[in-house]
Amino acid sequence: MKLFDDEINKTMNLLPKDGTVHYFGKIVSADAADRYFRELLDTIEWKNDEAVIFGKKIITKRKVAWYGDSSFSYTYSNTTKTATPWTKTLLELKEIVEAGSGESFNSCLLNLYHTGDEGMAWHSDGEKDLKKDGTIASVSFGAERKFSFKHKYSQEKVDLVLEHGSLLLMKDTTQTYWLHRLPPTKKITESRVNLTFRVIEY
Ligand SMILES: O=C(O)CCC(=O)C(=O)O
Ligand SMILES: [Fe+2]
Repeated sequence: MKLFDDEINKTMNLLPKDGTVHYFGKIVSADAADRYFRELLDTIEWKNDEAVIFGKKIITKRKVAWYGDSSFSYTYSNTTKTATPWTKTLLELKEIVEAGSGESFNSCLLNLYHTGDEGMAWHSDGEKDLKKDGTIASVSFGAERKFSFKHKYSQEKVDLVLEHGSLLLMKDTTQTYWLHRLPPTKKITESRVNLTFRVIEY
């Protein structure tokens, strides 16, 4: 799409090296963002996440859901999950994100953070089922939260704020060289939903 091609050129790379991150800011109107946020809270099959950390099974406070093209399974945090077929709302968002990024996605991981107490620790999304150096498109609704990148070797840091109804793209070698996290914060009491559209190879 021409409009978005111009847009991506105007959006500079936030990383100084070894990867590409574009932050588009708000990509839908405030009304649409409010509607999507409500629809996602109401219609997604939210479940507490199970992860295996140092061989121990833990249950996170944060809720997750995993949607995709067909009911393929995907390994994430050492547990295997099965994707639920797309909902109407998710398909609408997938179309918007595909137009914005010029890429297509076959799955989406959703996270629900009830308050600022919930976050996500430093990690990169390089699990074996993910397409290597595939773009990840991250859409946020609800509370604005800080999001940080840290280079795996030089420790350089880049911070930004993910706004209600915004789009962030993580491209090419970003997952190989950079970690990212959603830091917990006492300052935020409102909930936030994040969607990461991904390409799974199966
Ligand atoms: O909530 C976010 O903004 C990030 C989520 C994330 O990094 C992930 O799901 O891998
Ligand atoms: Fe991630």
